[in-house]
Amino acid sequence: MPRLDVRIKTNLRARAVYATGPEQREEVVTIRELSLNGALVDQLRGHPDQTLTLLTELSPARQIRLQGDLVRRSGTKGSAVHFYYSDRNTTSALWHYISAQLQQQSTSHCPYCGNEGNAAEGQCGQCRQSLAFQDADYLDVHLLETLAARIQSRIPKLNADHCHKIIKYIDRELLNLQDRSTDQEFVGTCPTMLRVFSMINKVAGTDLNVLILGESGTGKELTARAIHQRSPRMDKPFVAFNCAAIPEGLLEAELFGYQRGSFTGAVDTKKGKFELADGGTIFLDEIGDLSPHLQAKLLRFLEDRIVERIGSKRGHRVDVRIIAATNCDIHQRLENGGFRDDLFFRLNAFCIKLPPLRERGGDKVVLARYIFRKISETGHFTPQGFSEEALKAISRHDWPGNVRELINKIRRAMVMAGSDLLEPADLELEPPAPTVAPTDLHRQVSKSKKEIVLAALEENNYVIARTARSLGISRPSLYSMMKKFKIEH
Ligand SMILES: Nc1ncnc2c1ncn2[C@@H]1O[C@H](COP(=O)(O)OP(=O)(O)OP(=O)(O)O)[C@@H](O)[C@H]1O
Repeated sequence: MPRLDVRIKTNLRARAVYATGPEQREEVVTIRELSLNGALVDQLRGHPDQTLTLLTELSPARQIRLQGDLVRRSGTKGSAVHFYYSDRNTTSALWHYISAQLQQQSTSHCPYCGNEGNAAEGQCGQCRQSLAFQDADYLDVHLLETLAARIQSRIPKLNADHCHKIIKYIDRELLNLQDRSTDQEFVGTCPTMLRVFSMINKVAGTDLNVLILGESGTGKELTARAIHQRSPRMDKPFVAFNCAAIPEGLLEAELFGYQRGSFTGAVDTKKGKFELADGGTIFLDEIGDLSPHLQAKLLRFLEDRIVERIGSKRGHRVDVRIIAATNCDIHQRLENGGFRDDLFFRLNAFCIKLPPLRERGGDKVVLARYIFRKISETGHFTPQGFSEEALKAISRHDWPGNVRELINKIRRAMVMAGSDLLEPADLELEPPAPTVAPTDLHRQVSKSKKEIVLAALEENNYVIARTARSLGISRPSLYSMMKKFKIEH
């Protein structure tokens, strides 16, 4: 690992663009000394005649902009300036360029003791100073090692406004930190979830409609909230609406609102969900279940953004971002005409696909531990953790109800278990399947989701709420599974 206190004498010249106030200045500078402690401490003097323009070698986006980061040091010879580069690309590009230049300059003499040495060897043969400053990961490692100290040193200079901005930045940029309004964290460490986090971060700042696909309980609503909370609409309402949870006849009134007296029972004028979400985001869950009539109405709304309450002759313009989600096979619905192409294209401006929990590898255990900790915080429970066997069972299980099923199983186990560690039986997880004869294996393999749902329904006397709870899924999800598997209620 390169030492952090390395200093190198140099005569590199660079053109620096910086600003001390609203005005931006450009200056040709001579870098007299490079201090490899993360910041470049440069002795600056103009030598326009010998300009070695670093900047022209870099793309415009990477040009060194030191706005606001420039600190002038008084009392030193000439004008000495600390350069702090907060932008990683700029720093790395600059770093590699300078490293290459220095290597060329110092292949015969050590910059510390002046003796013959070779910088490319990584260490001076005489004074043993580390010269491996060109390590590709130097800056990243150094930044990580010194981040806490850098923040610490700046804390006394922060005021409430700075703190507010920093917290806002952290909330927006780092998904796995605490979610302010719901006190929920979005947990995920597997590559697919990291990709999802990155997509959320990218799309949040835009105003694109988003379509979220994923099985029930995979975190579609959590994703929609995460997008909203990182978007410029974050301080405006987030309205979640499940299109499958409300009888068809009431859906239109719920979404678009109604005028007093427009139908029997409309004793008061009521705003619909779109109006309630004005300025913010509306999350339309189970969008695949919308009737053709409502699909047409939603499409019209997407085109002109005008909401017309039932019974009203006047429309209101509404500014709302739409995030839709479904757990059905929307492409199949498109093929068989169950969902309109034109509406799909409107909603699908940006698509995020959430992987089922069974495909998230080590995240099953990471999530289990997180959920355990969260539930532990809500009261006093006997179990203090999971047994090794329980963790293995969690990893092995397929989790058809995804994260919701995991939450329900852990919550139930924590209430019921009497010992210190949760065992597979407490979680109602089957022990590993014994080595089975081929016929048994065949039976195991063909044990489909449909059979699991049927068994749960029978066990719970076809009481939907109870069956959904036992499967760890929502009622609408159970209904849509029953529809999909053609199971009569
Ligand atoms: N990655 C995650 N980290 C932490 N909690 C999660 C995660 N994914 C889901 N959850 C939690 O699991 C539960 C179900 O998530 P959510 O309601 O977002 O799923 P969904 O896909 O919208 O389900 P449905 O389709 O059944 O409505 C919620 O309590 C949510 O907070």
